[in-house]
Amino acid sequence: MAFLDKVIEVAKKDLQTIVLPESYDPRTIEATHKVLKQGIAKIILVGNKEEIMANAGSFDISGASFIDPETFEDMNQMAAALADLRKSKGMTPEEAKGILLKSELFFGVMLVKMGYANGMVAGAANSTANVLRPALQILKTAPGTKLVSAAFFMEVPNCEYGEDGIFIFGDCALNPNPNSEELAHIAISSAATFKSIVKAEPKVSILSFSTKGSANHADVDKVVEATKIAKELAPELSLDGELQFDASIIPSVAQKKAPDSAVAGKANVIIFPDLDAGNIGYKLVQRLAKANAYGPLCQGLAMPVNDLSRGCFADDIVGTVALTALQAQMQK
Ligand SMILES: CC(C)(COP(=O)(O)OP(=O)(O)OC[C@H]1O[C@@H](n2cnc3c(N)ncnc32)[C@H](O)[C@@H]1OP(=O)(O)O)[C@@H](O)C(=O)NCCC(=O)NCCS
Ligand SMILES: CC(=O)OP(=O)(O)O
Repeated sequence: MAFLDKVIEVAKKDLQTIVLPESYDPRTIEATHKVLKQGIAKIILVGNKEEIMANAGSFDISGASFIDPETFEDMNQMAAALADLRKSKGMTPEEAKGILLKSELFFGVMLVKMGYANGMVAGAANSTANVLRPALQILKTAPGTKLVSAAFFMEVPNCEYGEDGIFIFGDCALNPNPNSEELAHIAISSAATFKSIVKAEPKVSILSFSTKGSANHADVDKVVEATKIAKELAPELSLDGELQFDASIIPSVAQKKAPDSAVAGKANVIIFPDLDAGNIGYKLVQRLAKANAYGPLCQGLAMPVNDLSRGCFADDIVGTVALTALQAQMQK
């Protein structure tokens, strides 16, 4: 069974409510139609019901719920709650109400925070920074987590590497220039995300342009140190670095470059040394290898909010909604 079919099967067993704030985006409407038709999740669309329905064309979204910030009966309560959450930054209830009326993203995250929805997916129309900022500010990190990071599930067609072509790539969306400690946390969170969704053993490779001392540079030192920290923090994990990408996934190259590594040649969790590498790397695989890229999924947030690429297709939104529903099920 394909990766997403398995995710959808689990999502259907305990329906979660996912808010999609970008109801003016045609791919979001198409995705809503598909999610409802397949029974993957309940959907809340943010905005005026008549306007949204009028723009839906042939897509049947009548099974969705609609919440319009302009007429939302609990707006004052929501504004007070947001102001309270941001009182250390000096936000007043009036300012909070203004933000909630202006930003569908802040409104959507508050619907999650207040329990109207179990998770949110956005980013088809808004930049990652704009989607993640309200989530970081309002929901904050999950207990026991220091750093939120963002990873993609990559489903590569006709690929014998990774977990039969399934990989997790992190961080591809959030932390621009992680230090060694942050990189170690990204690796550990990505392994946990992989295990919780794929139900297979994560084999984590922290990438570099060097394999086991083949090059000397401060950037390599950062990855070596990150590997050391991650091994100390999570000794039970199958994790190694610094490894080049070919040595990470291809057994014959691993045999030549890192014969003593238990991970080289078998990695299914791929950790990039910085966001340049991660964001460029996932888009290369998505566009040139025609891989499905689901996410970026946030790891370490207190409640599930996930981003999309503005270049996404409706089916990517469907996949990310299903994955968000699984995260919500697991957080119950
Ligand atoms: C996500 C991002 C906007 C956060 O930026 P920022 O400048 O730290 O934003 P803010 O200062 O408003 O931070 C918001 C809050 O989140 C917290 N935060 C920021 N990054 C965090 C992280 N990785 N983990 C946990 N908390 C984080 C901050 O501490 C802050 O908390 P506070 O407001 O309660 O004090 C920024 O890291 C970013 O732009 N990343 C790149 C996104 C991108 O363009 N990706 C490429 C395309 S996918
Ligand atoms: C994740 C990502 O790269 O998002 P966007 O393409 O919208 O910048």
